[in-house]
Amino acid sequence: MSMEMSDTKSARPVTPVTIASVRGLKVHFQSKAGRVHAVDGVDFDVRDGETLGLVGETGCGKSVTGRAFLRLLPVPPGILAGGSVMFRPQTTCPDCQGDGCERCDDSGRRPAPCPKCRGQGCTTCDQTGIESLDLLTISDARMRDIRGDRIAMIFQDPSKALNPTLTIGEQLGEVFLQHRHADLLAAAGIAEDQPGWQASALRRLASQQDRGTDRLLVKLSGAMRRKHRAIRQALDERIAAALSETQIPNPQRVMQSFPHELSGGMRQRVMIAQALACDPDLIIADEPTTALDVTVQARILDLVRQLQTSRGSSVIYISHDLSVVRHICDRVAVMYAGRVVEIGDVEQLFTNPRHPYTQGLLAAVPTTRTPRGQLAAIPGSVPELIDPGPSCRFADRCAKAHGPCASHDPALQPVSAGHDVACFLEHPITTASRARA
Ligand SMILES: Nc1ncnc2c1ncn2[C@@H]1O[C@H](COP(=O)(O)OP(=O)(O)OP(=O)(O)O)[C@@H](O)[C@H]1O
Ligand code: NI
Repeated sequence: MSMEMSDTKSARPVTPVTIASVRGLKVHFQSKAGRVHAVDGVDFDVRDGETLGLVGETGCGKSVTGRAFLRLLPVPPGILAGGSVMFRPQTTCPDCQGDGCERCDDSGRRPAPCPKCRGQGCTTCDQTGIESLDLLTISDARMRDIRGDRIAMIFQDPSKALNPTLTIGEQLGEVFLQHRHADLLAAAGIAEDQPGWQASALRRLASQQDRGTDRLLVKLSGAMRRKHRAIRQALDERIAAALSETQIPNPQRVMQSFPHELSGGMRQRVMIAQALACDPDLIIADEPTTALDVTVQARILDLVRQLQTSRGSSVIYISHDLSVVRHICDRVAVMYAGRVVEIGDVEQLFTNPRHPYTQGLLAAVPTTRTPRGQLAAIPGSVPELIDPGPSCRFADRCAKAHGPCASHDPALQPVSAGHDVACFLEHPITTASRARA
């Protein structure tokens, strides 16, 4: 697929290629009171290279949606109640080996070919020739390969993502040992197909010095010691490079530190370094700066944006903060009570919001009393998500609710190119929405 595009910007143009498609996603939670429909029929696409904002009031299902991509949900009480999350992994462009060429839009990457037909087109890939995986149904082993390698997550609270008992170097090293096995073996001059060099053996050899087992090291033969040093050096170089990329000063010292020895902002940078270490295709950032003070927040946001544009990765950015979303996102999906109610380009959505809920969100100016990280209030409260009935979920709070809103469930439909809204004011009731109700 070659596109004639004048590329004057340093950033790669956002192409309409979709890297992920969420369709009819439902995640419910079993509680004593009944089944909570936390995410209840969510649809959206993530385009290659874009930052998609996911906004909405607390409890509307943003985090659950983000976590579904990596199956990081507690099951039970969670139930994957339906839908799919299709993901198209990317691979180094075979034409330019990653340098950037016309065939890959200068990204250095192309969608991975369907493993069954090797790109020729078959029934498995719907004749597209492109590999497409349903993240909800692939094996656990495949998910482990993808997690941290092709899709990574950045959380609000780094202390939950970092292991307090390991040094920063040890935990970042683990990412490379897991996902860059072949690369490390090559650095140590060990042929990948040589028997006995499974991940566990490599890990043992790499970590020998870390555990302070100098006696053991003495027992290694000269050749093994050389291999150990080569692997250690390759690992340390990669760890230091990953830390430097997130502008961590003195990576050599930080590598030796434990998480508690670093400041909150520094821990957040380490978590970002860990998430980006393997150059993922998709980064899911769940309120990555809410816990930090404002100046640190701004710096971290700039950093994420900068790394995202230079690598051309796609980002799902979950946030309460509409001003940040407007600043860093290309498109925005507004969620309400487990559904996407409006999605569109960021300017379209901010200048011409069509759903009454989006209009309310934008009109509700935060006051000094609004706790940081929360949206200013819209009158009324989010409906009970236990066995919701067939109505628009916003109807009880909507000043414009009319006839069908109380008895029918509106579907997400286009109002203009690239701008979809689920509201009967925009789409008078149709057989399609009636069928869903
Ligand atoms: N582990 C869980 N057990 C039971 N219910 C849960 C669990 N996690 C989430 N939920 C339910 O899912 C709903 C959506 O939660 P989610 O964390 O996705 O909201 P959110 O939009 O990310 O909110 P916030 O902005 O506060 O982070 C919650 O209201 C809650 O009812
Ligand atoms: Ni959340």
